[in-house]
Amino acid sequence: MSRVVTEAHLVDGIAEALQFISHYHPADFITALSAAYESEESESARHAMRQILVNSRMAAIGKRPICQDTGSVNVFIEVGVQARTDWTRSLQEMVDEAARRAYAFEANPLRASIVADPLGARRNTRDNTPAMIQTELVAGDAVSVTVSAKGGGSENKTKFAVLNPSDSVADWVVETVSKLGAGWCPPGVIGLGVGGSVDKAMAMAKKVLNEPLDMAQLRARGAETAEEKLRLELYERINALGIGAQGLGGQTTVLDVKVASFPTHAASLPVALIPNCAATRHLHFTLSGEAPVFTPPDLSLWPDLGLGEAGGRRVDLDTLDQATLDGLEPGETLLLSGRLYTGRDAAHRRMVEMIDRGEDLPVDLKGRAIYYVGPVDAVGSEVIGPAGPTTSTRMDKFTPKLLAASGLKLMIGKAERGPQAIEAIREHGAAYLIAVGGAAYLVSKAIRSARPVAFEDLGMEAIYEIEVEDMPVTVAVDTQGRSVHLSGPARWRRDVPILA
Ligand SMILES: O=C(O)C[C@H](O)C(=O)O
Repeated sequence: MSRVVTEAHLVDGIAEALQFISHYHPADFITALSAAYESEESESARHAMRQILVNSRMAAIGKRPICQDTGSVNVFIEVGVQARTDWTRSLQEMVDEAARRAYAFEANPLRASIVADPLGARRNTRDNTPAMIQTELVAGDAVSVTVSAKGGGSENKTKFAVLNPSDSVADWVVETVSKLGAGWCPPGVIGLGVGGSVDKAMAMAKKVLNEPLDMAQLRARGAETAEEKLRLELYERINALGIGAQGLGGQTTVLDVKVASFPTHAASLPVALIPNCAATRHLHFTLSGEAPVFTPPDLSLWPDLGLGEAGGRRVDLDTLDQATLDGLEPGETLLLSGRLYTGRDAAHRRMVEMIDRGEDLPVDLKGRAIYYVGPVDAVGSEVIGPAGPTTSTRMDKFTPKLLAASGLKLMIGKAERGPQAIEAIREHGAAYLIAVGGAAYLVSKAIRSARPVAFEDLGMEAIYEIEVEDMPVTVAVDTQGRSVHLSGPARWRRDVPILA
């Protein structure tokens, strides 16, 4: 007779797994990323991958989050129909208890990113609940659990289509990825759910992202199924797009493409596409009567790349003038020192509402820089927790008004800017810089002081005044409106290889 799977096994296991994945990348991800780093020829992409690898190693040693976006909690539970459980609460209640406990863990608090009332006030629930759960009843007497922390930037780039049965899935995916931009923080993984119904396709795409990365082995042995053939074709074709790490142009955009399929209606070909970012985090365990045990990876897994020092021209944010701004070259690496402000989605919305009402902004942005970030809370002697950039594209619609009304001169974030924002940057002689998405712990080490100065009710979205020293960034849009996210990928795009 099988042994009892208790509530404590489930709740403790999920809570521990959430803590574990906040600071340990999956080993297969590091192996694949290290190989991509070794073979990358684009200098900017190599530099970005180096920072991601150094950050990952630092996070593993410091047991602090890889990325400031510690994700929404996604849990996939398969309950064996013969499993013996003593559960009395709903799965949602048990998983939420685990999430609450993991995200409030004193030694490594994680960022609460979930907002309630998505159509209304969007109030942060402050404990990162509720979790997203997929459940299945399967044969057997065990309970299988996969825990994943999914970043918002990559989730935002999800796409779905119902193709005609005669259409090419590969063509649709390549076309779609070519237009995704870099907000999903490549290099990462693309998950595809093909067939089923519309909801089934999306659920498959989400779940398949948790499968081990085995593209190197698949390329070596060759495809045996239609799904594997599609994976190989997409791996080659997506990487030939030249998007590269952080969209800077390079040879590796995806480390793997995972495909799940299911029978579908004769009239339909549903396809769901979900990217996973450079902060891919998930862990699987099985419960059959004992608490799960998680073994930390050995540090020899990571290439020893030192501290990933960036080098670059030093820029003093406290004496920023137009001549310095006009001298910035797209692609140039800078080390920023001085005072700047943080502000992301909710703070931008409020600031623009204040401008519309003719009110003064709560901070004086004239001649200053704003960093699009929502940091993790500090712990121990830290000044701030991991604090990497968020996707700037979401701030585009606020940018023209903010630049015009405040005299703001520099914006720091990640990924490309759209035409509207680039035009405003050019018009106001401003510039846009990027930090490496997914290198949050590393970036936080350049922050010397931090204090909230406005909108504290917004939690991690409050405005902070921070002081940085040698914060590494790259010029992404200069005062003339030239963008590295256009020039980089154009340079590294290759002809699509012909596959056998
Ligand atoms: O919320 C964040 O900090 C980042 C977000 O995941 C993003 O990539 O835009």
